[in-house]
Amino acid sequence: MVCSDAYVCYTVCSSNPKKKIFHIPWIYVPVRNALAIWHQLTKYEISELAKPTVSIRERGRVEEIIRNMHRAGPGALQVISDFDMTLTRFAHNGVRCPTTHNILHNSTLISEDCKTKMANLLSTYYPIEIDDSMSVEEKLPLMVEWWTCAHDLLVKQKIKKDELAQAVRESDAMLREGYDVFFHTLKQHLIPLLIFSAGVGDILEEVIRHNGVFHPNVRVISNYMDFDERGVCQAFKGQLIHTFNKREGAMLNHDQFRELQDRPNVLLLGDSLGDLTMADGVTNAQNVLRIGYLNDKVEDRREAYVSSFDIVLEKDESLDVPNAILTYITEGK
Ligand SMILES: Nc1ccn([C@@H]2O[C@H](COP(=O)(O)O)[C@@H](O)[C@H]2O)c(=O)n1
Repeated sequence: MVCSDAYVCYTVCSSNPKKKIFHIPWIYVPVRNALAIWHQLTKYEISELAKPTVSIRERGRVEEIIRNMHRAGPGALQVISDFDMTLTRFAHNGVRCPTTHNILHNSTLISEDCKTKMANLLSTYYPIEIDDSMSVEEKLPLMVEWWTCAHDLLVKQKIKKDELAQAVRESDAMLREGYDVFFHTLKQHLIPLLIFSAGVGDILEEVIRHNGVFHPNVRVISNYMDFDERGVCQAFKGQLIHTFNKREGAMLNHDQFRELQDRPNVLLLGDSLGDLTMADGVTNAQNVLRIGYLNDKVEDRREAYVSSFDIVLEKDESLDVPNAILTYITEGK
C-alpha cells in the first residue's frame, strides 16, 4: 500500500506492517512540498529572521529549537537576558547610550574628579573587553581590575539610595525599541525573565521601573550596592559579576534558578561572548536558543559571534527578532 503523510511517501511492507519502505524523494509531490517548506519558519513564518541584519549559522537547528519551544508552549519557557546593550540600546541617533555604570558616571551624584577617573578606566578597559584577539583567560584579571577600581571609586562618592531614581530619570538610558511588547508578552504568558547583568543592579532596577516594566515575573542577578542605615552606599554586595564570569555567577545563584528548573526551554539574549554561559544554572535545559546582539567592532567579531550564538543581530537597536520568536512560541496555533 502506498501512503503519504505530510511530507513523505512510503510503502507499508506487507509482511511487516510496522515497516515502511521510503521512496526516492524527488518523485513525489508531498516531498517536493517538504523541500519547499525547508527553512520556511526562519524565512517566511518568522519573517523578522529573514532580515539582512540577521545571521544564522544553522537554520535547520534554529528551526528545530523554535518548533520544539512552540510545541512545549509558554509553560516550558524561560528567558535569560543580559541587560546593558542587550535590553538597552547601544546607540540612538548615532550617539552611544549609557550602561548602568555610565548612568552613574554621567550623573550629578559623583564628583568631577571621579568622572575623570571612571572615564579613564572605561577608555582603558572597554577596548580590552571587546578585543577579539585576546583570550577570555587573558581578559579575566583585567575585567576584575576594571570592575573593582570602578566600584571602589563609586563607594567613595557616598551615593544615596534615594537619589538613584533621579539619576536614571535624568540619564539618556533607553530600552530597545519594542521593549514594551517584550516585557508585556512575558508577563501575559507568565514566562519568567531572569536579567543577568554585570552592571549595577540598583540602577538597572530603576531603569526598568522608570519604564513601567518591572513586572512580578522579572528577577535580577547583578552587582548590588550595600547601603548603610542612612541609605548611603558603603560597599558592593556579594560576589563581583563581570562580563566573563557569568557562568560562575549562575552557579552561585542557584536559588534563583531553582524555581526555573521545570522550564527546560531557554531563550537567551546577550551582547557578549561572556553571556553565552548565562543559562548554565538551568540543569535540565532541553532547548536553548542563544541570540547575540553584535553592536560594536562588527567586522572583527562577526565570525566569533556567528559561530557561538544561534542567531546574531547586527546593528539592530530593536527587540523585533526576540519578540517575533516569542509571538510564534506563545501563539497556540
Ligand atoms: N565601570 C564599568 C564597568 C562595566 N561597564 C560596562 O557594563 C557592561 C556590563 O553589563 P552587562 O549588563 O552587559 O552584563 C559591560 O559590557 C561593560 O562594558 C561600564 O560601562 N563601566
